[in-house]
Amino acid sequence: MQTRRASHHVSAQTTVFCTAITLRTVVTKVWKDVFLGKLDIRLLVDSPELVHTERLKSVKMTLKKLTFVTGNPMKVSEVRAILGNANIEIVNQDLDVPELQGTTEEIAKEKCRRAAEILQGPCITEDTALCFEALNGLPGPYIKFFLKELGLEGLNTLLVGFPTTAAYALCTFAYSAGPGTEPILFEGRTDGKIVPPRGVSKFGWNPVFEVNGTGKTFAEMSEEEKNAISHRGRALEKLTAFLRTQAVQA
Ligand SMILES: O=c1nc[nH]c2c1ncn2[C@H]1C[C@H](O)[C@@H](COP(=O)(O)OP(=O)(O)OP(=O)(O)O)O1
Ligand SMILES: [Mg+2]
Repeated sequence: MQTRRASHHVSAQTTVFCTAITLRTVVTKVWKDVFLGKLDIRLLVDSPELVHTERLKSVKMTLKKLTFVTGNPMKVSEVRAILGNANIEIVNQDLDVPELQGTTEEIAKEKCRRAAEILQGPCITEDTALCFEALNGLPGPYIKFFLKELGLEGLNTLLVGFPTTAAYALCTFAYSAGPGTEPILFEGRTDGKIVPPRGVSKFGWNPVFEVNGTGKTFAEMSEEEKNAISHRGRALEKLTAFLRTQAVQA
């Protein structure tokens, strides 16, 4: 009787001990993933039950690869730099997707819809507009053609005689879950003004856009400085927040 009670006691102790060890192993694994950048810590806060290994696997798979359809390598390199180790791998597909005329929203949605149809799978696309307040938002999504035809100086000349050179950069990411689904938009905006070109001209209209409160054009900033306050950085914050909610539901 005594022996039985003792063994009962030992087995209860063993169970507690084993449970503690299992719990410690799981917790250690989760923190290791967080430190290695394989797992976003915010996922744990959003959904504590994610500690389950299978859920972790599915989250990692959902977030892993995203096809970014763009013909602009500068966009790809900025997006990769901004996402850093957010556990999203950007795969670039340089497809020539037609951009229809319309508002930034209409252009962004239609481009993404068509890209998803061509790819027959999920993807993101991005449209960048540069909007002049004096011109009620123009050139807006047509900035690419204005820049090409008028050059950096010409963008300044365009505003001669107008009372303000105020402008804003608007970035619109579109996400499609696949062909036949309605793309979802994520916008980011940075305010500034159009100035004569300053800084190293590596990317589009960077040298003529001075960001409010910084005294610098985008072309005078380091990549990190630009990405921290840029239209693209702000739009990507919203896109990544959305992708996290998608992953939790997956
Ligand atoms: O952060 C930027 N800083 C300076 N210039 C920028 C930026 N982001 C886009 N840009 C330029 C590229 C293009 O001249 C126009 C946007 O046109 P947009 O149609 O969105 O880009 P795109 O045709 O080069 O690439 P895509 O294949 O993704 O449509 O503004
Ligand atoms: Mg384009």
